Amino acid sequence: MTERHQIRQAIRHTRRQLTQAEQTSAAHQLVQQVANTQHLAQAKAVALYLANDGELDPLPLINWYWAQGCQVCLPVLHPFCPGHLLFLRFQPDTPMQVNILGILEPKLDIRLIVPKPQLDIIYTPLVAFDAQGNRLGMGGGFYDRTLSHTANLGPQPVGLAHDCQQVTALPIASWDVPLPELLTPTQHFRWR
Ligand SMILES: Nc1nc2c(c(=O)[nH]1)N(C=O)[C@@H](CNc1ccc(C(=O)N[C@@H](CCC(=O)O)C(=O)O)cc1)CN2
Ligand SMILES: Nc1ncnc2c1ncn2[C@@H]1O[C@H](COP(=O)(O)OP(=O)(O)OP(=O)(O)O)[C@@H](O)[C@H]1O
Repeated sequence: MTERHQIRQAIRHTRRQLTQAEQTSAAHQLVQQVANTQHLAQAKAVALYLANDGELDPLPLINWYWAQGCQVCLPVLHPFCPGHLLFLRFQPDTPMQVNILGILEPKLDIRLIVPKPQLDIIYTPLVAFDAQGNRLGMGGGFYDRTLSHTANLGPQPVGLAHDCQQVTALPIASWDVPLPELLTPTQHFRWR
């Protein structure tokens, strides 16, 4: 069993132990963090995600962005490019389906695809992060591929995580894309 696998299992277990009250409070703290951070609050188009497996729940943040008139997108598994994501416009009435990984996503409709360069921010889910901004995800490499072309141009990645997802140091793989910025309910990290 690799170290990455062990960290993934341990942190996934820890975040699933958070109570509903803790999750709700964390989700609302996240909205306050974004509302108080000018470059995040002013975004015109953002990608978020729907919480799975004890993740920090972005739903209150999605509602807040909608109220600001910001376009919100969600990741959709690419139908014929395995390991890749598309970002689709998400609105309250968007038809949804459960994907093969068990996560709710917008039903694929090419009219709703938002090209990555049109996004200001890609809020990025993760399993663990360290003090240098390295991230470990669920293991599909989806966000590593999505973020591999964003250095210096295009959308700004911002990691989202509970405080309990921080580890001292992650083992790094060659394809890992370190995050420039990350929000927890109580902290705002900016590394680069
Ligand atoms: N909320 C959310 N959406 C996301 C991601 C994420 O991390 N969080 N992803 C970030 O990359 C992509 C999906 N990545 C995933 C990779 C692996 C597993 C996984 O192993 N899930 C199950 C098994 C699922 C099944 O076969 O039924 C598991 O819990 O073991 C799930 C999602 C796109 N959407
Ligand atoms: N930019 C890339 N190009 C091609 N393959 C990649 C790329 N990034 C990751 N991979 C492959 O994806 C697989 C999973 O990578 P990894 O375990 O780092 O995913 P993760 O960061 O945990 O997951 P995710 O990014 O989906 O949250 C690895 O086998 C890796 O070879």
